[in-house]
Amino acid sequence: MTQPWPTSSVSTPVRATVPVPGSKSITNRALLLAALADGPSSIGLPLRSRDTQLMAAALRSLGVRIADGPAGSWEVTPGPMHGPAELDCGLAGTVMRFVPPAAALAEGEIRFDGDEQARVRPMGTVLDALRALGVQVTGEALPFVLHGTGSVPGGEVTVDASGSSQFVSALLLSGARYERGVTVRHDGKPVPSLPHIEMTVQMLRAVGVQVDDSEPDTWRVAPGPVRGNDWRIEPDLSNATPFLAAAAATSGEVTVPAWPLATTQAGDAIRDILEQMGCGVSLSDHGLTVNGPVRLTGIDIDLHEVGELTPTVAALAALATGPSHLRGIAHLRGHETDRLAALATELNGLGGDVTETEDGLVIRPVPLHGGLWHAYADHRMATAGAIIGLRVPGVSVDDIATTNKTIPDFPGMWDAMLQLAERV
Ligand SMILES: O=C(O)C1=C[C@@H](OP(=O)(O)O)[C@@H](O)[C@H](O)C1
Ligand SMILES: C=C(OP(=O)(O)O)C(=O)O
Repeated sequence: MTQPWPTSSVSTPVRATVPVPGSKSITNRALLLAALADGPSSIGLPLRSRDTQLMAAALRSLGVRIADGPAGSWEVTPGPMHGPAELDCGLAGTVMRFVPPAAALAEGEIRFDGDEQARVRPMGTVLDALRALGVQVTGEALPFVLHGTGSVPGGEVTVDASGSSQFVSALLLSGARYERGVTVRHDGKPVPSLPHIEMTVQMLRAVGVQVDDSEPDTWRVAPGPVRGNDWRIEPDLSNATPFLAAAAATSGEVTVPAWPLATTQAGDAIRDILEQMGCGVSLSDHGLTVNGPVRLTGIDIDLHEVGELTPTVAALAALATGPSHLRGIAHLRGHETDRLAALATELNGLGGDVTETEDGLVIRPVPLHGGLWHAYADHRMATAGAIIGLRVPGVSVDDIATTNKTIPDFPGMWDAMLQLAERV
């Protein structure tokens, strides 16, 4: 465990331009699709952080060649995947859910494990679906073992994906390589994080895979080859949100360059959220600029589609001038940690007034005091602590290194952003 990281409080508005590294979700999909392709791929501007290094390492263990290319790119040369292999998923949902359906195409025994905390993340839906599609798997959650035969019959499967959109994405990403393709039907409460499934569908189409998503809650992937591709990874918009929040929280101005004008990333929703909270938001060819208001207002919002943004929005809500209600995010209990419990506990630990509801949080802003903010090995809990610290002196984050899950140097980026601000 690292030393607690003292957050920086500022007495002047934060003004900065903050370039943000590549998207975790796009990088890990690009790596997986490149591994399944019938020719080489190049991945430009990939995210290189724990989650994507784990994805690359898992695919390498299965026989895929991933080499460093020019300007930080990854050059991927696929080959027949094979076991035996032991794969570490860390705490990465995209690795533990996306790799097994691809590894099922390999021959041999493939063992999956991850961090202690990863063993409680919901996994059974993907493993049961694989069994229904003709794959032999032992286990219900990490650790589990897949016994690959070199091919997967595929076909139709019904899943309850109300716990995570990743269950659907996982099956779609590899489905074209199954003998009969795959048809995934969802039956249950609404699927969260739909933009992430749209991202999966768009990326599949970009490599020549036929996907029919015309019927609600049903996705059909036709069997066929996956083409190699030259990917160029967008900045991670969800990881951009703590930096934009710094402008929102301090009446400052922060620009994130290279913000895509059109995207499937859920993080794009931060534009509308910050506007609703009183910020000025402008998107141009230069990037996204957020101007923080004099008084940040509270927000009543359903975050079902963009649950990833909850820690940032909750931190801002705690610093706002009126109450907030964040709804539709019961599935966050299965994220890196139970994020609803973690946010309520940590904000209340600093003197806050936060109530957990069945599917969200009610946050009533009150003056907060300093103290130790626990990250629970959750990158977004750690960055939420940094946001609170901007306005509340004496907050330390117990494990800032956990941000490396998706941001290679968060402390360095935060420090650079605050260079011109006066610290308390
Ligand atoms: O497919 C993806 O890349 C992701 C899907 C979402 O998962 P859930 O549907 O479990 O929320 C999101 O929260 C996660 O950070 C990344
Ligand atoms: C839920 C998240 O991660 P994962 O990909 O591990 O599910 C997240 O990054 O907010």
